[in-house]
Amino acid sequence: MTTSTRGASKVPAVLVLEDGRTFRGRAYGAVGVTFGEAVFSTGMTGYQETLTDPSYHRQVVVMTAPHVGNTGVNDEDPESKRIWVAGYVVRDPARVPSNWRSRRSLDEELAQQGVVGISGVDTRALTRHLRERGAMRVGIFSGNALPDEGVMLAEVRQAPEMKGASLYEEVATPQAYVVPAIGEKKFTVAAVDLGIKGMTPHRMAERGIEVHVLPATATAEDIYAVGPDGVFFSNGPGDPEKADHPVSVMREVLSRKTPLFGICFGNQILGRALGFGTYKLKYGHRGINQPVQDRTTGKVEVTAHNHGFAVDAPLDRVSDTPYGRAEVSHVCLNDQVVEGLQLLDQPAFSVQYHPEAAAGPHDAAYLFDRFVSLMEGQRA
Ligand SMILES: NC(=O)CC[C@H](N)C(=O)O
Repeated sequence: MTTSTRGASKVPAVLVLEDGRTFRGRAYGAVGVTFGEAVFSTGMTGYQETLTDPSYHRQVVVMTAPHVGNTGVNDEDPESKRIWVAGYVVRDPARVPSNWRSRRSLDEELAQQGVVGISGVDTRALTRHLRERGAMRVGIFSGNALPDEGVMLAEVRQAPEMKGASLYEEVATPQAYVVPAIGEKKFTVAAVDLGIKGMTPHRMAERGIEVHVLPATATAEDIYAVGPDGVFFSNGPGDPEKADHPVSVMREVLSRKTPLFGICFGNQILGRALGFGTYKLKYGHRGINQPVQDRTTGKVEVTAHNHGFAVDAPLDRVSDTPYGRAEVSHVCLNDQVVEGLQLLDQPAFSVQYHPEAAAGPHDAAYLFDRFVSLMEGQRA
């Protein structure tokens, strides 16, 4: 069988894992060198949302979907103003992108934003390797004159690790801004930006919420200055153990019993605020078809995930915390990892996954309605 190589780069590239395994391919996107944590995403669709999710900062994302870039790049789907992944690994890039919204090819977009990628990699073998050995540091090197493997490996081993990395301030907005409510304004929410995805304030705005997005450095004073009915803590990159400032701000919010909602990094921050630990998963959850059970209703939902860390809270009992009783509200059915927390004595909850669903199924949209109910309850 012959395959067309139209559009495919001829520039050689090599991916070097920190344990010494290498994969050879061709340059995809920008030509150069990049380092990060190698992780895999199992989403078959939604590559633009993945690339622009700030939680992927410093991660080199391997797509398990074998054919990437089919629908090109449009101006509507990005979740932030730029691509955040540190590198991109695909098996077979689209030769002819085709979609009515497409403005340019993914290869062009990556190159234009200076994102180094590699194509022609056996992404199934690479994913199996990461699944067995765990997420690890990686480098992608492309160009016509590549260094020796030993030199590349030494550079990969000098790159910073994800464990212990404090990254949320690098991605968060430096300035506060407001996302207006769509239709009648019913509530005001202060949303602490730790790497927020654009769809999250949008999902709130659709429910009549005016969202004041605040920088990660916001204090409790800044939060209460907007007169919030509720407070939200966003998703974000890096190790939650290094997020001391948001943890202490959240504790102030909890002590004032303001309705509180957190997503992903926000769930880990709530875990820490309550006194639970967090830990690094072997290879994490990234994709858009992860089964999660809501333990309150027993219902199972199919959900979007992007997390490499998790909260260490007991599944079999209610815990006493400085803010009253807390329990694990959601659990991942693949591996029993904690996927949500809720307080029983005050209006606060969070989930480890992505109800904003960009990309992903909409099963978990009810969580935004739960947040609205908590704010309604507080007013009544
Ligand atoms: N999407 C997120 O908020 C990710 C949270 C955290 N950085 C993790 O990897 O677990």
